[in-house]
Amino acid sequence: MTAPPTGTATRTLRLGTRASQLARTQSQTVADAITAASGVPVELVHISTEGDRSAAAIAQLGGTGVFVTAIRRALLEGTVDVAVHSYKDLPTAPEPGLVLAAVPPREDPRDALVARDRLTLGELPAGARVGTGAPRRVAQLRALGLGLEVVPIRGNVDTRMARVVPGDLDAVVLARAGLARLGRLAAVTETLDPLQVLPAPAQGALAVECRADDERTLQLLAPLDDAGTRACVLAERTTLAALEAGCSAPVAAYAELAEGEDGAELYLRASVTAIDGSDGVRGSVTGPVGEAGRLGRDLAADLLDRGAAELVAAAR
Ligand SMILES: NCc1[nH]cc(CCC(=O)O)c1CC(=O)O
Repeated sequence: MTAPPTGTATRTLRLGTRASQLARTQSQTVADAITAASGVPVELVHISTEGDRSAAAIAQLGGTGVFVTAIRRALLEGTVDVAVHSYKDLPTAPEPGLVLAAVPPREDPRDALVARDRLTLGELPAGARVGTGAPRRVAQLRALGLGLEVVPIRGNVDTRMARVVPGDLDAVVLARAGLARLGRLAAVTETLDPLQVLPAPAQGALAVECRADDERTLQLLAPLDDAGTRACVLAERTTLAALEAGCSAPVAAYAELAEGEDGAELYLRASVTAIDGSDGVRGSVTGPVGEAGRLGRDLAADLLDRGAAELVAAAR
């Protein structure tokens, strides 16, 4: 018997992550899962991105991808072997040379309200100041017709929650998944019903990337993949791509798995909302889980027939 080359089997994997607390927490979860499944140690490498360095609104920075470019460069250059992204922050176009090696089971993808005095959305008085940065949330909150004053905010999760104080904001809206990962769910005063605020495509999911030709890392990451999450996210992201909208467009898409007559089914909803909340289109489609991509394209085509392109263009 020949011994394997020294150290290959257990050589430490380098995982590139943004330095924010949320990114580090997400990355550590994936690192722990890799080690638990294979025994291979994983080292976190902090990488600073344009999205972290600038205080400008995401749309001003060029939207899609501001958190991602530097991390992908490190991966392609070989500085790191694995990258963990919040899936919803990824551009819809694939990156040449990289593959999505795993999509772990996702957190609850809904948005959450963190409000003063434990108030829910419906209890906030007209004129209440609600902070959020995402155009999708701005548009959907205005479309509720509750007379809320939507205030643009940015910054990490703690910075945003700290704005809920007398004299500043009455509430903020955040991804529930981020709060769950940071252990901050106690601050949530309402998890928003998708009928009122439909989540962003891929919200709550992680994307684990590596180089397309890195067989060893591909094998180490394969056990982390959750087929159901991957299908849901594929349907949501295909809708977004077919609408030719980026991650900072007022587009929502949310897929759920359900048990149908002939096996597992996917129930996909999507919406495009005018930024001022005065207009919008919504739709849904149900079909086999194995046809997630086709379902996303069909739903996008339906929304486009009903004016989605004009709404996406007006929000640019
Ligand atoms: N764009 C920022 C961002 N990217 C991912 C998350 C939360 C975690 C997730 O959705 O997976 C957040 C914060 C937020 O939307 O409140």
